[in-house]
Amino acid sequence: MAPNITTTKAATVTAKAPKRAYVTFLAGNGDYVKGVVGLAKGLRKVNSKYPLVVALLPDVPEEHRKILVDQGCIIREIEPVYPPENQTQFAMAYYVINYSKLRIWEFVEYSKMIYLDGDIQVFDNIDHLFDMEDGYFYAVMDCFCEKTWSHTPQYKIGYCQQCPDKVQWPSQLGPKPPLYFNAGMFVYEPSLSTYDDLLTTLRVTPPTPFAEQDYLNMYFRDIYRPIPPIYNLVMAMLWRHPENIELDKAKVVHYCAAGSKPWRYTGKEDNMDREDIKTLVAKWWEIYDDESLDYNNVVASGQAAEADEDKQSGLQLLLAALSKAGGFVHRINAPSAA
Ligand SMILES: O=c1ccn([C@@H]2O[C@H](COP(=O)(O)OP(=O)(O)O)[C@@H](O)[C@H]2O)c(=O)[nH]1
Ligand SMILES: OC[C@H]1O[C@H](O[C@@H]2[C@@H](O)[C@H](O)[C@@H](O)[C@H](O)[C@@H]2O)[C@H](O)[C@@H](O)[C@H]1O
Ligand SMILES: [Mn+2]
Repeated sequence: MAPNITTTKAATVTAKAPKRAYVTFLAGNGDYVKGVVGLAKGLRKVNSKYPLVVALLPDVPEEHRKILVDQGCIIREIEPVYPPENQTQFAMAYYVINYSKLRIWEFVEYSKMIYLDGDIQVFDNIDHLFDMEDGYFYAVMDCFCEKTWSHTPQYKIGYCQQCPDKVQWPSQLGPKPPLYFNAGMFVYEPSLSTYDDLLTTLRVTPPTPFAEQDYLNMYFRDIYRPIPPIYNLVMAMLWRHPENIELDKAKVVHYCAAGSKPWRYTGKEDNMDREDIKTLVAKWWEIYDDESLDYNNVVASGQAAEADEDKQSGLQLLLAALSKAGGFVHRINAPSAA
């Protein structure tokens, strides 16, 4: 008896590629929306393959949300996150809203995301960072030399992780501080368990001057992996540690120094009259003002190119059909016999 062979159609399971995206954070009805528009256009200019998600607080007005959607952003409203009751003097009073960044760990429809502050611009493609080994938290080391750090022991003794041999860390102050990253840019993996633990742990963690940046450094200390400063040029590095950076190689620039936000730039604050700062601010505006980078124009030009392609291929098809029909096209093409 023939074996009873049942053939089943091979189930063509197309494993969905893990989704990746850039993500930024927007709060308030002020001018940071310009930063996010600039970032969206910058990522488009470097032909990033991944979308930009904007995690925004309820206080972001409808008009700003429309601007971002019109620029191709995916907007996700999040609820604010507040630290426990405290008397902390944050380095900047508004830093308290930055704890809301923690909501991005809840975006588990994405397997990996790159967080970028709204005051960051991407001048070269950094999509390759998504391919770094999973299970770690990647970010660029910060600098402790600005007066925003004047509350810290390292500032008081002139110690900075960017030049650890310049001033030795004194043993009487206990162990050297662990490597500390700037939280304006990082590569991370959304996870509900991490998200729940972040918020639970926050409730019992006394806030500190650099708010969520301090908190994230404490929380991810064991899996933090430093990446080169070309991926987050913290502006103060230009005058504090020029030996550690190569400005022309910077792929990501972080306009975090006081007075350096391009959309508010006056050039009056300390260091803001430097030629390199003026150049970086101009480079930001060049992208922001470039209408060819507006999402609607890019889509329109893409559609036009597609239509043109369709027209070309349609013409080819027609000519092929005609030539098959008996060289008719040759008669059209052949010069009339004298
Ligand atoms: O009024 C504000 C302040 C901050 N932010 C967001 O929070 C991030 C962190 O704040 P900021 O970049 O000013 O901190 P810095 O890097 O300058 O210390 C910004 O980049 C924005 O994405 C915002 O949307 N509105
Ligand atoms: O809420 C705390 C913020 O702390 C960080 O900014 C600081 C830090 O870089 C200092 O080192 C600089 O001296 C300072 O200028 C700058 O503002 C992050 O960029 C920002 O995203 C956010 O986490
Ligand atoms: Mn910033």
